[in-house]
Amino acid sequence: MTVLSVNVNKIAVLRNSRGGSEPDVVRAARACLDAGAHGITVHPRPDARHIRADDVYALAELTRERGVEFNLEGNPFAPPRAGYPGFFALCDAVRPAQATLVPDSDAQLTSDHGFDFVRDADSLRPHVDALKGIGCRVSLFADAHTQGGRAGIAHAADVGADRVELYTGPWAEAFASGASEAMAAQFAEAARRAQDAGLGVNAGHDLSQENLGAFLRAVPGVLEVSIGHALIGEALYDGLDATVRGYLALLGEERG
Ligand SMILES: CC(=O)[C@@H](O)[C@H](O)COP(=O)(O)O
Ligand SMILES: NCC(=O)COP(=O)(O)O
Repeated sequence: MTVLSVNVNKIAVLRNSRGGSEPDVVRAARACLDAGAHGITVHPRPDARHIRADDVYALAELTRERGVEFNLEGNPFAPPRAGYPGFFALCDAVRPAQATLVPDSDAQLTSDHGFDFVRDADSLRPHVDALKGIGCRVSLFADAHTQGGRAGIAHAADVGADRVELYTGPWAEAFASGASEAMAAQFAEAARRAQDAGLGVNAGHDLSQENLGAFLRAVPGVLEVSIGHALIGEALYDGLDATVRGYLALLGEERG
């Protein structure tokens, strides 16, 4: 079964645009869980452009109360700064079920590539070990759309990761252009290589109700999808409850 982890970054974008506390990130996350979402994801960025450390603590409490997965995403190499204690410190404080490491910088509008597991192995390993040492499952953001990404993906296992998260931005673009067949084969190959190396496979970035079904048909065995940008956008029209239920239906899970 593929589980749905809803990324609520975009609720915080809206809140921060005016200061104050509305819309309420925890209330939105609760609504997603009430609709049947299996977990909550956030990607607190060092520049605090959306999710802040206090959101992480509050969402950790909610997910603990509800007994669902909390997935915390971030760059383990980004140094702490005012308002951002660092990725490991956040994980140590809240002990998320899953820590997803993403190699991005402040200058990036959003995450747009995975690790190079061969080049980054020695620097990644101590971070993976430390996160596993505090009980987190560790997933590493990975490219499937490049030859190098597919060729190197099995090395995520050598680094000690439990899973990889396939960066699906290129899939979404290919799907929108109406020419996704070759891309589907590339993602299926990347997933197969990862699974053969003993890694679980997650997927995320720009997945939507439009492109998710085709992705899951093309790529067997995806354990988790984390979805935020499109889902929160769709919820503006249909509401969070109906939108989350729409995703669950695509995952083959009908809820009343
Ligand atoms: C790793 C990943 O693909 C998501 O976390 C994505 O980066 C969302 O982050 P933003 O909401 O900051 O774009
Ligand atoms: N890991 C991907 C994620 O959490 C959400 O990405 P997006 O749906 O906001 O692009």
